[in-house]
Amino acid sequence: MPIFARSKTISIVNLIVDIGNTIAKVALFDGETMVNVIYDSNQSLDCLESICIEHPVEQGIVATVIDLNECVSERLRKLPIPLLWLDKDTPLPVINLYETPDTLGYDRMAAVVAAHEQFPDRNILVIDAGTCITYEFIDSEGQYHGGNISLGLQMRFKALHQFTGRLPLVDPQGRSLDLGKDTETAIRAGVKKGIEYEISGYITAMKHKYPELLVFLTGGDDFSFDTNVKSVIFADRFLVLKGLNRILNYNNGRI
Ligand SMILES: Nc1ncnc2c1ncn2[C@@H]1O[C@H](COP(=O)(O)OP(=O)(O)O)[C@@H](O)[C@H]1O
Ligand SMILES: CC(C)(COP(=O)(O)O)[C@@H](O)C(=O)NCCC(=O)O
Ligand SMILES: [K+]
Repeated sequence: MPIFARSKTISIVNLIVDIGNTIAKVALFDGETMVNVIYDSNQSLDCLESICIEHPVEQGIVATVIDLNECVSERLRKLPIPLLWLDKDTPLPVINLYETPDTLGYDRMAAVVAAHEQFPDRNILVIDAGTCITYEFIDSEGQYHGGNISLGLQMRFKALHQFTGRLPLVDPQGRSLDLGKDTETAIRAGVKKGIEYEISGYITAMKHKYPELLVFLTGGDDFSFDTNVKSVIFADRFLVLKGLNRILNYNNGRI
């Protein structure tokens, strides 16, 4: 049973549902302010009913990057509030230049919407480190150009184990070196340093092209960086949720 953080009496308006490949995030927003977030299974989403009983939710938005099973679909359908299903036809507060809007993962769009709302006149790189690591670029005119999709942290450990004969499945936590000294540290360094250098490489290359570039880092996985990269990063774990909330408010009255 999910635990709700007790807070001051609030006039909850928005339910935000972000269904990723690993986990679902369900948040409550009072206007622009996130007042609660719950991590739930993307196969059951059993927190939904209690949320709408415990809080005066008036409307919601759903973004999913997976096909929903019948249980989750039914739970969403049964909610006593109007739901905006984010897809290629949803009006957005930015310009979508992605050439295949029908295959775009709208978690990626939500992340850049939130970053652009905070810094509307800047060129921004958004890095979302979750199941996959995605790199999104939105320019100072509010045009989302797209970006790149790479393997996430867990995916890299699983791939090294699954697609080789003898490599073990290594845990991200544990002895971490720059250069491995045994099988476990070799794999852990290969994955974690590989991600760090990949991210640093993107930032260096993009900043060369856009000297005033801003960088956001979001997603469920945390990374340690060397200082010269860390200094230019805004870390915001809830960027996608904030972007979904912005898109929902942008569509007020149209749901
Ligand atoms: N409660 C959690 N359950 C599952 N994974 C988690 C959790 N908290 C952090 N993580 C880490 O976050 C990653 C998922 O990040 P997130 O961006 O939330 O997922 P998604 O890709 O499903 O949107 C996982 O790879 C895992 O390493
Ligand atoms: C790239 C993603 C898998 C990232 O999903 P996540 O890591 O958040 O689970 C998702 O955005 C997706 O399924 N995208 C579809 C392909 C595209 O965006 O072009
Ligand atoms: K995500």
